[in-house]
Amino acid sequence: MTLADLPAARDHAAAPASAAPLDAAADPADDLTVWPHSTTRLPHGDLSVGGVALTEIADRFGTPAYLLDEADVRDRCRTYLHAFPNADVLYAAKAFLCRAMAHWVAEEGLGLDVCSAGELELAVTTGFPADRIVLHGNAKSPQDLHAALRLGVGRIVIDSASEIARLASAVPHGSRQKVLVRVVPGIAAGGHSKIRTGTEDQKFGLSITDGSAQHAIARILDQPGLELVGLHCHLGSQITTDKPYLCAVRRLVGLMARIKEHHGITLPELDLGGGHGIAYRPGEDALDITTLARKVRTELAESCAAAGLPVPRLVVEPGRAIAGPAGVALYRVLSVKRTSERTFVAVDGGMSDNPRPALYGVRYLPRLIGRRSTAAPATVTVVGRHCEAGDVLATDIQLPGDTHPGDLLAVPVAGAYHLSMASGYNLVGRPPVVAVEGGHARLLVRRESLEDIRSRDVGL
Ligand SMILES: Cc1ncc(COP(=O)(O)O)c(C=O)c1O
Ligand SMILES: N[C@@H](CCCC[NH3+])C(=O)O
Repeated sequence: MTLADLPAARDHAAAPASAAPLDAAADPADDLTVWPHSTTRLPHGDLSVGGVALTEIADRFGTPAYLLDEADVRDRCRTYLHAFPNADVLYAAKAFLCRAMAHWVAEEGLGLDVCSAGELELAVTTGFPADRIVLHGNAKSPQDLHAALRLGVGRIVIDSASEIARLASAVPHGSRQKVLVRVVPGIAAGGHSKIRTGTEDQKFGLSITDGSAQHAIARILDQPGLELVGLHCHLGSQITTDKPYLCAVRRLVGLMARIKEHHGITLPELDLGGGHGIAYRPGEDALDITTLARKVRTELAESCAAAGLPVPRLVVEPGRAIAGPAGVALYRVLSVKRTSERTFVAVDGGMSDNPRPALYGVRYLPRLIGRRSTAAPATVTVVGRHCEAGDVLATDIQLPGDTHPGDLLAVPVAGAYHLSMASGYNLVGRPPVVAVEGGHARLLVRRESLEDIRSRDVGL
């Protein structure tokens, strides 16, 4: 039975229960493997994350809302540090940043990858040590570069030829800024064509193949204000096999060997970027961090030995794999509409807080929270509230057939690239972020209010 079999109603507020109970074991949405580690089932179809019931969070903070399991974030930071000893692990702030996140990551001993003066400002004013911060960006603004130099970031990653002179002239006379060069290794990897950045035909980095990387390196070495300390590459995002990383190690070590040959210098750092893939639904592939780390270390040692180079310090920059699985999005159902083609369950958020399904066709698995339904599962499409037909959060998923306005839906794996990519579309206001930990919930980022929206407008 599907919702289309239920009595016709455009916004169906009644909850017609069907005879067949929802079989928890057969329902993929009832599988908690992609939820934060602390997630447990509560009576009446509720879930607890960080010791707090999701229904309680919805009641206290309203919907839509995002929650982050602090212990889960910290655990994932520790997993990285353990898997990559003697390496620098930088959390990629673009996945999600707020003051608390910066604080947790700093406390756990990670560094930070930022790509704007805004991310940098937020981190440093939270007390993040600037020397553990790396600035990225294919088109860094003068403001970005000046903020980085003023605050004393540890590394700036040069991404283009034109950046060399701009940066060199901004470095105060008599001082030196440590830099890396972002190279394009010519490797295709990543979960979607829009997030592959290791191939030749894209906007990031300097190609090894056409010689632009080597040319840039020679120019950097001529700048007294710049100290070249290593090479960087970022292959792309949502990569679920380790082979591309091993290939990148070989290519970058090959370039390091040529740099030594031509310039007589040995670069001490090799930054492999991030991109470590995670599962958004039970059963999906994810990159195993411990295996990746072991294989990368072995490959690095062997490639360096073959090239006659000392092993450089390894750097990795995971974003999604730290923040993603620790986050949950909560939505309230506002309407249910049935057509001959499909049933639309519309919620109070959408593409303004999660553009990922529209951008990359990502398949989320929302779950009904707060009541245990005895209705048979129905195939539905969960859509947002925006003025756009492509505003879809989950296509053809199973929800109880009696899902109705007022119900709560929870979406796991919502911690990365949701709020950091949130927009002001339709001026609905960005949702709040709530931390859960040890049975307590606390507000980290407040909901964008009507007053916030009104007060940005300063002229007629
Ligand atoms: C330079 C750089 N480092 C790290 C990351 C983090 O990627 P992910 O969140 O996929 O680990 C990105 C984004 O893809 C990036 O552009
Ligand atoms: N924003 C993308 C990934 C790109 C990450 C930044 N280079 C996502 O949501 O998956």
